[in-house]
Amino acid sequence: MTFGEITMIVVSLVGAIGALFIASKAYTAPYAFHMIVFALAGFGGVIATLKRYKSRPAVIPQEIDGKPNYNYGPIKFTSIAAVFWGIAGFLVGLIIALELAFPDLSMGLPWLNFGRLRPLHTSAVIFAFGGNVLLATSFYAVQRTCRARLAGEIAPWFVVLGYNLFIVIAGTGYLLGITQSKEYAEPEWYSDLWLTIVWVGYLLVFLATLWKRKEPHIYVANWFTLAFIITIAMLHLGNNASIPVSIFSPKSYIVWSGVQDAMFQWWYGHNAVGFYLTAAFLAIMYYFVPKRAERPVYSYRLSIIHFWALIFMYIWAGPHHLHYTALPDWTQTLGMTFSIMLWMPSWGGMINGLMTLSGAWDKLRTDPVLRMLVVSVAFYGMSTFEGPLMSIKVVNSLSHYTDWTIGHVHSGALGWVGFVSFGALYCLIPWVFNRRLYSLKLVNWHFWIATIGIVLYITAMWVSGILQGLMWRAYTANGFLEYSFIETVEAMFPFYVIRAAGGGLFLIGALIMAFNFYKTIRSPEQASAPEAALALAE
Ligand code: HEM
Ligand code: HEM
Ligand SMILES: [Cu+2]
Repeated sequence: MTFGEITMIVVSLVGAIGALFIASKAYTAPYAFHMIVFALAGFGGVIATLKRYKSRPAVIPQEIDGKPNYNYGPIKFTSIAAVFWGIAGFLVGLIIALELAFPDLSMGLPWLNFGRLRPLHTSAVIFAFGGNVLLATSFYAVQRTCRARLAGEIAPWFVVLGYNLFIVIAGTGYLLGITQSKEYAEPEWYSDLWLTIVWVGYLLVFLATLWKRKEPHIYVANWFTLAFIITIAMLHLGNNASIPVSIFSPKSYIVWSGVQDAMFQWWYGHNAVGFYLTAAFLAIMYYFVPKRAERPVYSYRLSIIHFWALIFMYIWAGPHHLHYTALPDWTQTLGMTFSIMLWMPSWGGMINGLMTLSGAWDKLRTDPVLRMLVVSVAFYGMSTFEGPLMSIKVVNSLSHYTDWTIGHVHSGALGWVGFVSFGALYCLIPWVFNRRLYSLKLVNWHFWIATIGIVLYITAMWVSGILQGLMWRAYTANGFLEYSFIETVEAMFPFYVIRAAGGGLFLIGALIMAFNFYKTIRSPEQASAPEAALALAE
């Protein structure tokens, strides 16, 4: 047995027994349930490791015929998990969109309550869908650009399965009412601890693979991924610094208080956007756009400037979430200033992505996957223009608390994160399963249906957001508020229906994609080499 296998078995066993002990003394039933899930996962880990030990070859070669023996198993798992969680997350998004238009939809059931389903949606799309896409693409790109097999045999599986266990614990927790009420950091202390362990594993696997590299240069996509892993670790520890009431209780209290807590929260929240939804997905752009277009990155020098400028500036911009609050005025102005400056590196990156197509623009006509990737970069440019605009204090005084923010979020989330992920998956799944993509026609359908969905979503939110903001601040000649709150809610109704229709189209697109992948993976036809899958698809 290898060191990794022995460690995995011992740690899983000890963890499982510990979790059972806590479950037996847990203060609440949902917490006991979670501990039982942990225990089952631990026993499952022991069994899976033993099974693998019995069936694996004595030594797993690092190279075959002088070529790296790439490890695609964890990538296959996470790319399928991404499709699954994506559909689940979009579906919950659609349900809460409908609940905002038709509030009776929750039927008085606590677990269908908007307040519980909303964090389920945000976590499912960001952490479950986005996270699995990032694990899959980063593990693929790091191996290919380093020309080395992923470091460790058990470790990468621990990372991908452990991460998905975290998702299950977090998601079921929301439905059962467990939350520490910090947006995008809702899971309680014990899930946070588990994620910390998994995340350190991710960092170690990534670093060790870089260490093993045969290629002298570290390609820029890996820089973005590394910045993402390290910064998320830092944010996670800072914003989850909480003290549990007891080891037998899911409840904890955060160590920060008052406005410091708010600042920590939005330092976290903003940089989750900056490093999770941006830097990490930029790593996808820098690997998959050149690959798909078969062109080198437009300017490698610009990509390095893009990297340093982006990571230096993002980290200061959090206060734009706290305009006109108890946060000191100078801090708000600082956050606003850095947000405006952020426009430049963001557009530098967008230009670099788009211009990579110079000389290959004709491919946009024939390859809908490339079109999806390029449109995602255009949406990236759009939302990073809108963001700096909204960070200006006077603009924010209108936009804050309104649907304009929701529109901004989803132009980034659906247009940029969604499309760049779909584009990457359309490349990646045929490559790692060694199959030809079943149908490019269906990709085209996915592209157009989802694009119309996004346009409906964000235009509805722009109109309703600005209407909402203007109605809230409208005064009569006598200085009274012109509209009661309920009148502003009523005015939103048509826009909420349009938004739900847009979300429905986006979901249909994703279902088409899932069908396409199902047919791709099930087809007996093999592409002769991973690269051939790309050539054939064109
Ligand atoms: C079918 C697609 C989707 C639909 C119908 C949808 C719908 C919604 C709805 C109704 C809300 C709550 C808005 C409110 O409280 O007023 C929301 C919030 C949110 N969604 Fe989505 N969503 C979808 C896809 C996505 C995707 C793909 C992502 C990210 C990758 C995402 C990220 C978020 C975030 C971050 C929020 C919280 C925004 C905030 O607090 O300002 N959504 N979504
Ligand atoms: C230069 C880049 C960007 C800047 C300066 C920026 C700025 C802003 C501002 C000012 C807000 C509104 C805060 C408020 O009034 O509450 C906001 C909200 C938000 N933005 Fe951006 N944005 C940028 C890019 C993006 C991108 C690319 C995404 C998604 C991929 C994104 C996701 C979000 C989310 C999820 C929120 C809502 C947070 C919440 O209240 O829950 N942003 N952003
Ligand atoms: Cu922000």
